[in-house]
Amino acid sequence: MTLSTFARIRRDLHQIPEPGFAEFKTQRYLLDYLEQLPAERIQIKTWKTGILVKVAGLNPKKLIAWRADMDGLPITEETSYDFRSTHEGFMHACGHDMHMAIGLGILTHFVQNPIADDLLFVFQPAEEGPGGAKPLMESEEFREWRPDYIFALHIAPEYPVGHIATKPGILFANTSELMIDLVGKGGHAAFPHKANDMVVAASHLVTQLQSVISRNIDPLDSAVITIGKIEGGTRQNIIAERARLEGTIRTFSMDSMQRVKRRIEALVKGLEAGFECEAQIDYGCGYAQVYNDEKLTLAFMDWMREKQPDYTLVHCSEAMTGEDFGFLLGEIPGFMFWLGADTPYGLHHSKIEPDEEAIQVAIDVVTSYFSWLSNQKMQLVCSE
Ligand SMILES: CC(=O)N[C@@H](CCC[C@H](N)C(=O)O)C(=O)O
Repeated sequence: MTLSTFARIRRDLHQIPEPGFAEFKTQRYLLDYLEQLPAERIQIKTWKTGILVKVAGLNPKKLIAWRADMDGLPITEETSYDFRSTHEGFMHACGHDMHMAIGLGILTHFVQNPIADDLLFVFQPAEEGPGGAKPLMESEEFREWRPDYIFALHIAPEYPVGHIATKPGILFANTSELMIDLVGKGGHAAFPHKANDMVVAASHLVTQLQSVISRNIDPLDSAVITIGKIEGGTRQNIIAERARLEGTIRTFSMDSMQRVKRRIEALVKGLEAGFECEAQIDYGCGYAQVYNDEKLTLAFMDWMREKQPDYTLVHCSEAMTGEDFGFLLGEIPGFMFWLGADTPYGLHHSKIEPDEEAIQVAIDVVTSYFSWLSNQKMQLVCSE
């Protein structure tokens, strides 16, 4: 089977995953592609390591945007691919290589087959952190081309190819990173009474943190605290003077987010007293919930059922994933959906191998949807 242009592009991008705001090779790759398209229909602007591309419509009344994220994750790849990451310790394990290839596919379609409205394609850096969407929205580059509507997708390992899942209202959670540094007193492993051991303190804290959700959040609400990384100590026979926990908090309301943070702060204060140490909390970056415009999403879901019988529309539940696309949806009507990519390993797993057939599904659905949307009276399909 021959590889489609956009699957090939995805494979090229897969080999060069880069951290947020350091997507230099990725940006260059995308620009090289864009610069070989007919220049008369497109305008290109760069913003940091991101790119904005406007595709001219034939009789524009509105500006409809599509957003794709660009960054990779600090994961050592363990796929069976022969096009594995060439960047040691980095991997596109969240599908952003797929997202960018799909973005280019949709864009290319509309360069060749313009519709009435102008389209904006946003290749956005740093979704995994520290978050590119918010500073992008504040940038002059974006403000000059501020779209009327904005849309995006995320690959979903658990759905078969050809499935599209979404819902009106909240789709993804509010997030906050969570970093806790502990400083005690180091010493010889044989004399624990002369030291304050931060490996023991950190271990207690990890366990205590897990009680916050179960004991302080209404069981009918949902929240998550995950500690994804612990660092501490220097050697097996030295008591650790320092330890650091790194994690994330997820909630469906800002009230719960505040409550979780207050409880974490109380537990950390208790830890300081109990383990005679100093602790510092840093909440890093936080993202707004992804809230899909209700009317637009319902209209899309009806359109999918009626006009895309070859694909399966799933009305899904909300998830505890986070996305800085939430900031864009906070100000601009639109929605996000899950794109089935059928792989046994989940997002952020070193063995994830999304099915590349999903790329063409997304290009087909989004190009048809944008063509349809461009012909609608927007007040009919968009919430106030
Ligand atoms: C879709 C996805 O996986 N997004 C990330 C967003 C991360 C936000 C931030 N770095 C945090 O960990 O809170 C996710 O982990 O859900």
